Amino acid sequence: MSEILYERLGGTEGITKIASDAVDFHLANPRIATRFQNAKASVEEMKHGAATFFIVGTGGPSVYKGKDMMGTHRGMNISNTEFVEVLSDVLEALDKNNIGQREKEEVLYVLFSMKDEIVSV
Ligand code: HEM
Repeated sequence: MSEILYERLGGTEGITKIASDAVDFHLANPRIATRFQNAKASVEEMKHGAATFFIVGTGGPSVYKGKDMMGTHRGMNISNTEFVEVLSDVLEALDKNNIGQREKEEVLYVLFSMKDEIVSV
């Protein structure tokens, strides 16, 4: 099996599906839904931003054209609780797409490592 996480998540097609599901879970999650309902970007734009960011972050082609994480989330006053909710939704999206345990752990580790660029920035 490939060592590259991007490939183990199903490449661009698989990751696009996972990112789309994760955004859908955010929109259905009462603890964070309003954040995404009130966003400047449309749902489609957020799904595209999430997918392309995920593709680059897991070792795929450099397709992400958005802002860096601190620039994106600065001034939003995001709490620790909201951060955990986003990670939980991603985990649910990984489960929905039948991603294995090892890959889930790797994704969560990468996301968790970005906490200081997102919470209270
Ligand atoms: C590790 C965790 C997170 C990652 C990797 C992440 C990643 C991203 C990315 C890639 C974008 C799109 C930026 C662009 O296309 O320019 C984005 C936008 C956004 N994120 Fe996050 N995010 C995380 C956590 C959170 C949390 C905890 C919240 C709040 C509950 C949040 C709220 C938002 C909102 C509201 C937008 C849309 C901004 C707008 O267009 O108005 N994010 N995020």
